[in-house]
Amino acid sequence: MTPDLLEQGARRVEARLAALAGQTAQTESGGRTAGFGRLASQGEVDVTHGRILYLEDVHVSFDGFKAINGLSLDIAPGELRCIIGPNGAGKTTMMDIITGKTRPDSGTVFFGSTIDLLRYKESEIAQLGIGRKFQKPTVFEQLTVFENLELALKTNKGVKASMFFKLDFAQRDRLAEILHTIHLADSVGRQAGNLSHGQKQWLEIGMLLMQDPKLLLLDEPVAGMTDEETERTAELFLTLKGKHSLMVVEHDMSFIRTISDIVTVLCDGSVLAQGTLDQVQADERVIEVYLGR
Ligand SMILES: Nc1ncnc2c1ncn2[C@@H]1O[C@H](COP(=O)(O)OP(=O)(O)OP(=O)(O)O)[C@@H](O)[C@H]1O
Repeated sequence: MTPDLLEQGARRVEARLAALAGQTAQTESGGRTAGFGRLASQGEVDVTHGRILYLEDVHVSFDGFKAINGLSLDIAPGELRCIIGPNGAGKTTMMDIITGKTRPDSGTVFFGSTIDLLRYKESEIAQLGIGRKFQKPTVFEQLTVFENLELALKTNKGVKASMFFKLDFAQRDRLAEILHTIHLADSVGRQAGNLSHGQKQWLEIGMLLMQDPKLLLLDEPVAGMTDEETERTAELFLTLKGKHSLMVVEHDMSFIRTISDIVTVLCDGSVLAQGTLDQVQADERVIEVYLGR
């Protein structure tokens, strides 16, 4: 994604926030804003319509139970969107649909305006530039921090190519930059198994970043972290915002307060409310089903 498109995405989020200011939170999503008049080049995700992710009227049933029920939402390039909602609201299922793990029964799921994600397999979606981080860290415990990050670059290659794989200068620079971003520059030679829970989470995020994802989906990234680790994770996410688009599912409200622009509340498989955190926290329906009285 190019800086000008990211800038346009940021402007779109700002415009939305401005439009939301003073309003009651809306369930509006799937907006049909005009294009920005810039054509995407080949291999680039086409975000000329101001959306990197677009879901419209998605439905999924499991044995007759409607886990996702008319879900529509969209995310702007460079946006950091927080998703909250009660247990069973459909947050994980939504991420499963975006990443190709679950096929919806009906609906539209687009990456940019031209890539119909429902036509792709899970592995192909990862290659298209959608990275996913599950709740539990999955790093290679026997390898060092450096080796884990290096390995992340090899995963796209065949066995022979990865045996002879050597980082080039640009990749070394990138690795160094990511080490710094994920607060592990001082731990580069440490075995991943000896890192704290929070550091393992950062390392896994670093491994995803090595593949330069355009969209990152993060499921409860600060669960189990200390307060200090949570604070540093918030800093990390604020650094990533603008360079990548992020969708963060979390229950930790103070973390959400630190990082969020727009918050989407899911309930019963669709969007219950959307707006700034203050707006959704003041929404009677959200209080009823999620925040409690
Ligand atoms: N493979 C499946 N088969 C049957 N039911 C499923 C399946 N996957 C999810 N569900 C059901 O769909 C609903 C939505 O589940 P999902 O895990 O997406 O919710 P969630 O919002 O992520 O909840 P949590 O906050 O607890 O993680 C739940 O009622 C769940 O039991």
